[in-house]
Order: sequence, then structure tokens, then C-alpha cells
Amino acid sequence: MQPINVHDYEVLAQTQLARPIWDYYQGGSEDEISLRTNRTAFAQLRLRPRVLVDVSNSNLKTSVLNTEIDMPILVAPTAAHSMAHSDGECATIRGADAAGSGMIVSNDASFSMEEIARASQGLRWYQLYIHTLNEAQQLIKRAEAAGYQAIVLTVDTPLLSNRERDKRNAMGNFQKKYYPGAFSGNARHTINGSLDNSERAAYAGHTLTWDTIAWMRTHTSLPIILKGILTAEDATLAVQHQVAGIVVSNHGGRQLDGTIAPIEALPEIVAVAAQHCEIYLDGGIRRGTDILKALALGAQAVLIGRPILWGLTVQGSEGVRHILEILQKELQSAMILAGCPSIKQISRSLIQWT
Ligand SMILES: Cc1cc2nc3c(=O)[nH]c(=O)nc-3n(C[C@H](O)[C@H](O)[C@H](O)COP(=O)(O)O)c2cc1C
Ligand SMILES: CCCCC(=O)C(=O)O
Repeated sequence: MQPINVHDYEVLAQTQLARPIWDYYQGGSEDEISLRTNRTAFAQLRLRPRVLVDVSNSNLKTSVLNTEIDMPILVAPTAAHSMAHSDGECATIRGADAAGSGMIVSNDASFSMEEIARASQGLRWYQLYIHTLNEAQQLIKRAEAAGYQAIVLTVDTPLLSNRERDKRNAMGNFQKKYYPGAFSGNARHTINGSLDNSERAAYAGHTLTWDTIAWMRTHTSLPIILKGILTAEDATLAVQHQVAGIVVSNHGGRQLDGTIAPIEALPEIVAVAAQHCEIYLDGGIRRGTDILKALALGAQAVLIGRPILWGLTVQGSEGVRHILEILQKELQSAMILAGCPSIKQISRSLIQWT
């Protein structure tokens, strides 16, 4: 089968991945209600297209934090790409570059952030999990030195949720046996050898507070983006802590189960924060029309998680590029059909809630 849309890549990737990996990539937490809601919420939004607009000069270019990109689409941080392809994140970032997009590199990548940075000329942001402040400080320094342009702190993971597919598959054992190091590319490159595994294992995620953001600011001048916000209350606090951006996200339905979908949370967050910082959204985006809906409700750009892993599995960097270009073309066609030749013509009036 020649894949022509994101769903085709999903079908092909499933045939190529061992069950524990497929389930790790695909799954959500507990009853996977959030995972499903992320998709159904998009279907419940209806578009109100305008006609007889001159759309002959259609243009998808935009910028995020003052960096130009060819489409309002970025690669979400997802862990352990070597389980999808031997070139792992180096292939992913090459695909993102080739498409004129950019990549948020996971803290738990299979390759070190330096190796991944060397594979790319384009936009790259570093996604941080804070295990200890000491480790975080070193990771931030390394990210700065390797030319990452922003730090994306994921805030929805004080612990890793209950993922029952992974339990049933004994995913941890499978991964250690067949893909050792898939989650710890960064540990292979240490400053003074001080990135210590027992320290990492002492997972300190649940001691993080808003004070941690102030602490981060004293250690970097890079823009700080918070990933995993779903309420106006937290968006207001984020603005008070002078973040450069917010990713409205429920971690692809992989953390707290039963949350509102990011696309449902977007309007209240845009209402309090859009004047002050950039707002991005991820979760369940599989079509250009999903992206159009997110942009109409005020997102500056969207992040794509699982479809990138499917593209990487099926065709390495070419597959990643193809996934991004499929979504770009679908978005372009949706914009033309809705009467929006460029991104700035997309507005809230495109949306009707049902
Ligand atoms: C396999 C997998 C691994 C992920 N790893 C991370 C991670 O390391 N850090 C992070 O902030 N988010 C991680 N996420 C969440 C994604 O960044 C993103 O929020 C989510 O995948 C978006 O939903 P989508 O997959 O429906 O596009 C992961 C998601 C998946 C599917
Ligand atoms: C153990 C690494 C965490 C990766 C992650 O964030 C996810 O699987 O959702």
C-alpha cells in the first residue's frame, strides 16, 4: 500500500512493530478515555466556511518564537525513537527539517541531544523532565551549548501514569532486553560524568512547583515553554511566571485519564494567555482540518506525536517528512475550502460548537 494519509501510516506501522512497542506508542492511561476524547472532540467542532474569497495565493508560512517555519506544525517530543527506526531521533529531525517544520526533542530520546542537534539546521527545542535540579541544570546547559532555541518543561508528569498495556506486555523488560538505552541517549554524553543513574532514578517530579519555573529562569536565558496545561487557572499562573509559551496538552491521553481534550481547553486558555505568550496545542491531530480548528481557536501552531512515530517506523526520515507534508497539504486544502488564503485570515468565526 502506498500511504496517502496519516491513517494509512498507522496501519502500516502496526504491521512492522513488535506488540509491546506498538502498544507503548499507541496506548493511553487506564481506560484510555482521554485518548479517545482527543479525537472525538475534534469531530464535534464544525467549520463555518466562507466562499468567494480569492484564495489563489495560499500560504502556510508562520513563525514560532520568532523563528520562521513553513507550516504551523511541529514534531511533539516523544521518547525512544530507536524502537521505531535505527537512526532514531536523528532521522526524525532530518525529516522535520526537510519539511520546513521543527522538532521538540524528548528528554528521553535514544540519541543524545548533541547527536540529534548535529543532524539538523532547523528549529529545535529541548523537552525537559526534571528529576533532580542538579541534573536539570546540566541538561539545560547542554541544550544551550547544542543550539536548542527553547526549553519545553513538561508539567503533567509528576509520575508516569498507570498504563495497563505496558504492564500486560512487561514493556520495561522487553525494552531493556531488545532496545537497551532507548530512553537514555542523553546519559551517554555527560558533563564531568556526573549524570548519575541512581540520581535519575530518584524521580523528583512530584516536588516541582511554580517556584521551579523561577528557579529555571535563573539558570537559562532561553525561552521557557510549559507543556501540559489544560486550565485557564494554570495558564494565568504561567503568564505570571513569564513563560514564552504554553502547550495545551493532555500528553496524548497518556497521563491523567478523563481530562478535557486539549481542543476543548484551548478557548479558556487563549482568553487569559494569548496576549502574553504563544499557545500551542497537541493531542489527536490526524487531519489538516483538525489543525485548522486548532488555529481558528487561537493556537499558534500544533504538535504531532504518534503520526510522526508511524512515519518514522515505515520509512525513516522520509516517512517523517511525508507525514508532515501530508498534514501541510491537507491544511492548505482545508484553508482554501474555508476561504482562508493565509494563516492570519483564520479566525474564531470559522468554528461552531455542537
Ligand atoms: C510514545 C510517546 C512518547 C511520548 N514521550 C513524551 C516525552 O518524552 N515527553 C513529553 O513531554 N511528551 C511525551 N509524549 C506526549 C507527546 O509529546 C504529545 O503530547 C502527544 O503524543 C500528542 O498526542 P498525539 O500523539 O495524539 O499527537 C509522548 C507521546 C507518545 C505517544
Ligand atoms: C519514561 C519516559 C516517559 C516518556 C513519556 O512521556 C511517555 O511515554 O508518555
